[in-house]
Amino acid sequence: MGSVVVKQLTKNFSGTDVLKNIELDIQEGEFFALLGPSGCGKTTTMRCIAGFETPTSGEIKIGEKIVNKISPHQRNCGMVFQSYALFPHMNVFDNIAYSLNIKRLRDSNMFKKIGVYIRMLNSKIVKYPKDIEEKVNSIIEYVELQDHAKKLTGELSGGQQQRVALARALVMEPQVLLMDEPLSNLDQKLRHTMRNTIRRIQQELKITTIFVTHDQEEAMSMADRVAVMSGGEILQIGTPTDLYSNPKTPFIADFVGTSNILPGKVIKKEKNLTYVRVGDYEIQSSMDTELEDVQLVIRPENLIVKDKNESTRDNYFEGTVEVATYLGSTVRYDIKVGEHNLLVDTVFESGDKIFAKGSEIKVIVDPERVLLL
Ligand SMILES: Nc1ncnc2c1ncn2[C@@H]1O[C@H](COP(=O)(O)OP(=O)(O)OP(=O)(O)O)[C@@H](O)[C@H]1O
Repeated sequence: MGSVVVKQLTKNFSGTDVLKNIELDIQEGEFFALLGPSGCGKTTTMRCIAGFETPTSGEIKIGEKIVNKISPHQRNCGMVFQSYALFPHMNVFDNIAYSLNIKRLRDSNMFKKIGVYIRMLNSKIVKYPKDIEEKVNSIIEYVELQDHAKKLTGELSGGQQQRVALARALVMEPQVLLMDEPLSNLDQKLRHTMRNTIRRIQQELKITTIFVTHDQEEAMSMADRVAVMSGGEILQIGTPTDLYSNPKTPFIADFVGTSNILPGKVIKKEKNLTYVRVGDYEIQSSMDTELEDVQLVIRPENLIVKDKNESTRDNYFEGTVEVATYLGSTVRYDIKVGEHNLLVDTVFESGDKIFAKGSEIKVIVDPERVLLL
């Protein structure tokens, strides 16, 4: 297994900088996600690491080796793509064995090469060397495809095909596993199952994994650390909990989970509190800031809804319920507050009151839970 260190990586396509000074320091055995909207440069970063794209500048190190001048197959990265990229005319076993056979061909002397060629050309009657056969069979069991080994890949479900692709990458014992949106072609239920399968395998094998996705839930639920990208740059790297509770910018707060983001102006600071004017309201935050114009960022679960006539201390908005959605254990409110809308998630227990559409309410804000960005 190898660590992956990327220093000052840039990539320019036809005069446009699509990667700008990317810095990554991925630990051995880590599950690392590159998360960002379409076109932000995730795939290009991964392709530079794999060697399919030449960086315009910068350094890429896998393990102890700087790999900039090393060809893709010598970098020993396993790749899994959204499109599976399997050979449709080969069965599951042959798909998985193929790269091992190619490697054997590369590594072997001329006499053995001819033998491997013949085996490959006659793939229907192929008899693999014993060690390859054993290795492929054990990985087939590992991804639970033993009942499908002789099937053509077209006869498999999307999830099964993706497990073939995963097995094909793993059988090569790569230093690093690179996965580019591997779950995007699967339906929601299968996606959840495959998330668990990939995470289990990654943890058991402790294989350094870089996982590209635009789906924040996927990144947050699977990765040890996540790099949020936008416009060819890395905006923030952190554990899922770091990113959720301490997003550095409103973009990240919005992209990672759901946030209420309201523009405000700092009016004073007193007793460790910052007072911010938001429309008709003065809201306190325990966060200090050097800025005057700020965005208040508040997660929906950090707001409390009360009846308008209930007495409360300062630090609340007044509003009208536009939508109340009962979700079993929670209720999500969409509340009109002046020209803004606030989302509030409240825990629901039997007997609790649900404020109906049109109810006039107070939305209580805890200063500790208000970020000023
Ligand atoms: N071979 C290429 N030639 C020119 N421009 C390219 C090439 N490959 C990618 N780009 C551009 O580089 C930018 C980043 O693309 P990239 O595929 O890395 O983004 P991404 O974040 O992976 O997006 P997606 O999630 O849609 O795959 C995009 O603007 C894209 O159009």
